[in-house]
Amino acid sequence: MSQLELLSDSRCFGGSQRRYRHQARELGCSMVFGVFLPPAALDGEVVPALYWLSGLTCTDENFSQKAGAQRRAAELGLALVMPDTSPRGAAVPDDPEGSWDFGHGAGFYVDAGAAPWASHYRMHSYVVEELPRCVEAALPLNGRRSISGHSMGGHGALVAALRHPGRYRAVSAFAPIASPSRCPWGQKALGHLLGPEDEGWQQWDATGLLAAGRLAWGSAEAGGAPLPILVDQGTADPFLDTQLHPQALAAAAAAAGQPLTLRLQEGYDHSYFCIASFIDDHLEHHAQALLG
Ligand SMILES: N[C@@H](CCC(=O)N[C@@H](CS)C(=O)NCC(=O)O)C(=O)O
Repeated sequence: MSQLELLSDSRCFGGSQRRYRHQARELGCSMVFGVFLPPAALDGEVVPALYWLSGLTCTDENFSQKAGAQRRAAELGLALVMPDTSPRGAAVPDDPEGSWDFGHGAGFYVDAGAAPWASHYRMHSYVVEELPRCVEAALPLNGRRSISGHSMGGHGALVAALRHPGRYRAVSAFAPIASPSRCPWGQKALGHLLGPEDEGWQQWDATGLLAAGRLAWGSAEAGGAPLPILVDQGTADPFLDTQLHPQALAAAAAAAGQPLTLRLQEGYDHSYFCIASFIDDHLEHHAQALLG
């Protein structure tokens, strides 16, 4: 178990907004992540945690600084865990073209199988297994988890819930890359991380997983039914038609019997202004399952 090094701790809505650094075994580098602990966790209670996965170009700080999630999370008694978006450091290979849509800041939350990426780019196992193990051992968390995210992080959250039945009590996404195998961002990233397109890509594609009959199952303790998925998508998002494909996700969910609510938010774009506008609905969606 790696040690957590506390980098900062700021009082926020009666709770505590922190940054930690630790050595991530899955990624072979040191990683910084954010945690918000609600007041209840500072008063001796153990609380559930919502894991938030950010999008392309983000660090652990975009969500903590721009979404405004802490106020409602404090009231509900939810912790927020906010990892970075890729492995980092001079030893970690980056996009050979030096662009922002792959590599550092854009790890795509998969476990890479192809050289030279495979030894560091294991963000899926990091987010699903190593990070929860570390934070739940060190902080007042009760092991109840849910997952959400934005864009690349929305893809990561959906895939995590679909691939790990029983691990999460709720799942949601903002403007997810809902079918990476059919969009330029995803094709570039999966091509590097997994190799040429084949069956394997569909294991990392939320729409492909649903089409193969994989549902986002809840925990046996919580009744074991498929989790209702909440998706918000702005209609003025410049990436909607080329990169995101939420309708394909909704169609695959309907065909598979996976409950999914796709809310098209008129006039909203791809930014954190959209996330800030609807984050309270997502926090309540998660709290209902985590606290019930
Ligand atoms: N090149 C733009 C486009 C990438 C983009 O829109 N990233 C989204 C996620 S896919 C984001 O969250 N950007 C950071 C922010 O808005 O704080 C950027 O650098 O932000």
